[in-house]
Amino acid sequence: MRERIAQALAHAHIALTPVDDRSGSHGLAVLTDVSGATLAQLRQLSSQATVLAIAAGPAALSTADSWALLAAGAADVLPWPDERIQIEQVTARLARWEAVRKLADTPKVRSALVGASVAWRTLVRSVVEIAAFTDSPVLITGETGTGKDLIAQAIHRLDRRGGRFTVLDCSTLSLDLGGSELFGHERGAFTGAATARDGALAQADGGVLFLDEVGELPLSLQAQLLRAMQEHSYKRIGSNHWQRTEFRLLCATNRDLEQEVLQGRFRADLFYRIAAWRCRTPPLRERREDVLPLATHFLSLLAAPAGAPGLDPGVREYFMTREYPGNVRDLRQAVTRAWHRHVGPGPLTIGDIPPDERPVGTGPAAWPDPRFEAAIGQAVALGMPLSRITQAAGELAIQLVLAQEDGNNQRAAARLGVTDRALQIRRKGRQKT
Ligand SMILES: Nc1ncnc2c1ncn2[C@@H]1O[C@H](COP(=O)(O)OP(=O)(O)OP(=O)(O)O)[C@@H](O)[C@H]1O
Repeated sequence: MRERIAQALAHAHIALTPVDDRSGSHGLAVLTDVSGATLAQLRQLSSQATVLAIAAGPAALSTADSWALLAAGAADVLPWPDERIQIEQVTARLARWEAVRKLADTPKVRSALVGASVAWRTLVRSVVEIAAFTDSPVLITGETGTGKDLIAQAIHRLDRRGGRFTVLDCSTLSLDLGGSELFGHERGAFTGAATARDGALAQADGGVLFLDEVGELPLSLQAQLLRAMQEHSYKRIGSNHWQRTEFRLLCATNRDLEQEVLQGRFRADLFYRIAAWRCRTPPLRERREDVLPLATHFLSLLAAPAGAPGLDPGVREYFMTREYPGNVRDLRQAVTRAWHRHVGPGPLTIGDIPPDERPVGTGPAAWPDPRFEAAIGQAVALGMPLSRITQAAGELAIQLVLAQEDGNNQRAAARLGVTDRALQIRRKGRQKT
């Protein structure tokens, strides 16, 4: 069955990627069962490539199995029960994924949205797809300093209509003048309205309107904004004339808007309107792997046009283990402070960390962190032997570094402090088991 499918795909110049080959940007996995082992393999492959799972076999794939394949990381699942191969189904999906991958790899995306973690890269791919292939509103949620603003700017850069980017920070809107900021006003509409003025809705016409901190939008303005979105027209304050406007709406908030809706502080109808697509920027603590690439990125901005200094091992460990309640903004500020204290050639050293930010005491570094201890505790409680625990921890480290290094064995080996050959042997051994 697998060979027949491979032949049919080869006819359309599509190479079938074995489930255990993690080198390509796309994977086509042909599955004949949905066992635990298959799902584990799929999980590995999809951390590196976009995987289309083709479920071949005489028995129809159950919906539950399809969900399980998606949960294991497959980007899509095509059941292929009766050997009638619809190549177009495969080619259409691959073409879209390739287009998304290319866009996500363009300098305008890569250099602005820095991050190597799987969570961040998955987010960037989905943002690129929503931005470039739809015109729908997007709600960006996430803690403060996680990059919501940057994501909004990236969506604007990828937006098909290419109009201007109009930003309105809803936390600065007063009850009295907020309406004028959004809709504009006529001369003499209220005390102090000496001249007529356009609002954000007029400025955004033909482009993108970004409402930052949308959770702060006063209820009275929420109703008016909803009407403007539904009818694509609005009235300036003090005017009887409707004006048309067409824009793409992006909103960001660090509030839980669904909770706000339940508590009656945000209109449900507006919420569903602005949240046609949703994306969440993960906090930095959920993607520690991004800390050093981000720190290096900020250093290169600070040091430009001269090259950025490196980070010596002590500083790397300091940045990796530090807490970041303000997320990436916090990291950026910490890097900036260390950079300002740094003098002369050579890498940043721990002496560059301001005294009041240094870890208290000289004890061992704060690794392993408590979550690691909890995971090991769970493995021990499940009765796993030491060999299995050690192997799993090593496998995970290899998997993470390979994903960050785009599958490059040499770079991954250097980062893990092993030889190229040793890593290759270990990967081969894993593929056989
Ligand atoms: N992935 C990233 N790559 C490069 N810089 C980033 C990234 N994420 C965040 N930053 C930087 O961190 C800072 C905070 O980002 P941003 O303003 O986009 O966060 P935010 O989620 O909108 O914050 P807030 O909710 O407080 O408005 C900015 O200086 C931004 O350039």
